[in-house]
Amino acid sequence: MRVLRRGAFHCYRAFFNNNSAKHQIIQRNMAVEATGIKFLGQEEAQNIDQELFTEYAFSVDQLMELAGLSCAHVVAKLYPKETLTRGNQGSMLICCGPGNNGGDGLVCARHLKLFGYKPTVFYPKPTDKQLFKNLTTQLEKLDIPFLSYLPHETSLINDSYNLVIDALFGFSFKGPPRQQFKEILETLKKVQLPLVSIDVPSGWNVEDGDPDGLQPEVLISLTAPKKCAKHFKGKHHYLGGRFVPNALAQKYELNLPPYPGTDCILQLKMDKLDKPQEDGKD
Ligand SMILES: NC(=O)C1=CN([C@@H]2O[C@H](COP(=O)(O)OP(=O)(O)OC[C@H]3O[C@@H](n4cnc5c(N)ncnc54)[C@H](O)[C@@H]3O)[C@@H](O)[C@H]2O)[C@@H](O)CC1
Ligand SMILES: [K+]
Repeated sequence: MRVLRRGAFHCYRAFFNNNSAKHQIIQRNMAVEATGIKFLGQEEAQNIDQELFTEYAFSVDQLMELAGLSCAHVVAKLYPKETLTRGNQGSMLICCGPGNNGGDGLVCARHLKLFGYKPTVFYPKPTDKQLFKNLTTQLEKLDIPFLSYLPHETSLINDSYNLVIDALFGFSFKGPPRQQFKEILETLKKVQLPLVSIDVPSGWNVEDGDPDGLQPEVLISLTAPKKCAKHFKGKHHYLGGRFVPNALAQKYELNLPPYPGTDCILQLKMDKLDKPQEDGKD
C-alpha cells in the first residue's frame, strides 16, 4: 500500500514537472509557438553533442538512428508518397555529406524506403568508419541506388525526383565550402525541387546563415535549432531528435516545447520565433 502511494506521488509530481505554466498540452499536427526556445551557437551545439556521448553514455549510432528516423517522419508527414508523382512515384534524392549529418541522411533514406518511398542516395565522400560502412550496406541490401555523381544538368534532377534531402553538413560546418562541395552546393541551388535540410541548411554559417546559399522549404532542427535557423524563410520548421534528457535540457536552458504524445517530431511556428535584429545582432 505504501509503495502504491509513493508511486502515485511520483506520477503526480512528474505530471506537474512536465506541465509547467509555459507548457500547453500539445496535440498532434499542431504547430507550437516557440517563443523563448534556445538557438544554439556552434560551440554550444558541439558541447551538447559531446555531453550526450560522455556524461549521458549514448552511442553515435543510437542518436543518429533517432535523428534520421525523425527526419523520415517529417518527410512522410509533409510529402505523402501519393503526391510525389514525378518520375518514379515517391522518388527523392538524399545528398549525404562526410560527417554525422550525412549519417542522419543515410538513416533517413533507410526509413523512407521502409515507409514505401523510393530514395536515391548521393554520397560523394563516404566516411571510412565502420558505422558508416554499415549504414551504406544496409541501404544497398534494400536496393537503394547510389548516384556516382551529381549531374550538372539540373533538369535531369528536376525530372527524376520529387524532392531533395540535404544531409551534407550540420553544426560542425565551417565555411567556405571546399571545392568538391562548392560545386555540389551550386548545383543544388539551381534545382527547382522542394529542399528539406537536416539540422542546418548545408553551406550556411551555423550561426549567421547565408542569404545567398541554399533556401530549403523545410528545416528539421535536431536537439534544438541552431542560431542560423532564425534566418530560415521556408515553409516548415520542425524539431526532431527526441532524445535530450531533461537534466541536459535544463543545464543548457534549451526551453524546448514538449513533443506531442509519442511523436518524435514537433512543428515550430516560424512567425513566433525570435527573429534577428535588423542590424543582424542577435
Ligand atoms: N547531438 C546531436 O544533436 C546529434 C547530431 N547529429 C548530427 O550530427 C551533425 C554534426 O555532425 P558532425 O560533427 O560530424 O559534423 P557535420 O556533419 O556537420 O560536418 C563535418 C564534416 O564536414 C566537413 N567540413 C566541415 N567544413 C567543411 C567545409 N567548409 N567544406 C567541406 N567540408 C567541410 C568536415 O571535414 C567533416 O567531415 C549534426 O548537425 C546532426 O545532423 C546526429 O547524428 C545525432 C545527434
Ligand atoms: K544539412
